[in-house]
Amino acid sequence: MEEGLIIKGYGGFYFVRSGKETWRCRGRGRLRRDGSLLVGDRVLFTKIDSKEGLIEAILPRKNSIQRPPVANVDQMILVVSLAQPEPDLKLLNRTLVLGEMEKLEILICFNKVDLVAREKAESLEEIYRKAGYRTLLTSALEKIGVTELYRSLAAERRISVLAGPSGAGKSTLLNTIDPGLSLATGEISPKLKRGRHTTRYVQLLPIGNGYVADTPGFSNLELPSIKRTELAHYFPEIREYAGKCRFLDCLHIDEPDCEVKNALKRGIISNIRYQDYQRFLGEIIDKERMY
Ligand SMILES: Nc1nc2c(ncn2[C@@H]2O[C@H](COP(=O)(O)OP(=O)(O)OP(=O)(O)O)[C@@H](O)[C@H]2O)c(=O)[nH]1
Ligand SMILES: [Zn+2]
Repeated sequence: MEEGLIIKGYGGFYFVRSGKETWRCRGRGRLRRDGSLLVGDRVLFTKIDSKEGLIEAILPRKNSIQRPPVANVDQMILVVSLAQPEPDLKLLNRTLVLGEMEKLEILICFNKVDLVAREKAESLEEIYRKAGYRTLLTSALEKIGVTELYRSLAAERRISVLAGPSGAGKSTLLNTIDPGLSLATGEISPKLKRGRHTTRYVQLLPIGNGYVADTPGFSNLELPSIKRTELAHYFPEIREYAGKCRFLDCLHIDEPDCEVKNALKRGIISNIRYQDYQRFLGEIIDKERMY
């Protein structure tokens, strides 16, 4: 048996990559069942001939995410455009919470840096750097920051998911990194004010020695049900101070001797991030009341 990686699922077939070649496979037995195999799964398969094969077993999964459905994800790269469309920080902060919950490494890519003043780009980047995230300023058009992006995608066996709003430039960035991919990119439709995404199924694209899934853009996300005291864990900069508050169950709203509020007052925690922490906390509390 050979070891391989499922890079695409389509029409009941799974496309398994091993070395530099790909086999079109079916799952054996219960692996035939819909949903038992995911893109990103590492599998053992037998070759029937030079093109077809049969998947015999899945190797243990490190994790799996739902949107897009991919297993063994190492890294989430969030692409946000600095203009056209304007950055939606609420959506970014929300997506970051989800990435934190999945324990993914996160890289935030502020794209279209060619469209804005350097200071605007850098002040936004600063907010997220201070929060503890790796960030990158890029322009797919002027090829700024793309070498760094390539490096972070190309590491051996690394699986990355490229996420972010429609029109942020995800496909254009990937095409700039590897013109051979020729992914369809959408001009922003003036009527819908958003880009078009023509990819209909998830697939992993090889970049250097790693793989990346380009995913359709999204415009809203619901936070999964978590306890109100848990939310702070998913804001790295709040998590850092939360343990030092007077009360163990401090929600960092108006409790006395709250170290999070102190860090906010001293400007260590940014207002933009804290306001969204408050907003999400409100949503979680509203949800709890519904049950
Ligand atoms: N000025 C400028 N325009 C860019 C840049 N990157 C992408 N664009 C443009 O932004 C538009 C949307 O780019 P896409 O790559 O299709 O965006 P996407 O994130 O893949 O969007 P969806 O497929 O809808 O999720 C296209 O018209 C691109 O030419 C950039 O760095 N600078
Ligand atoms: Zn507190």
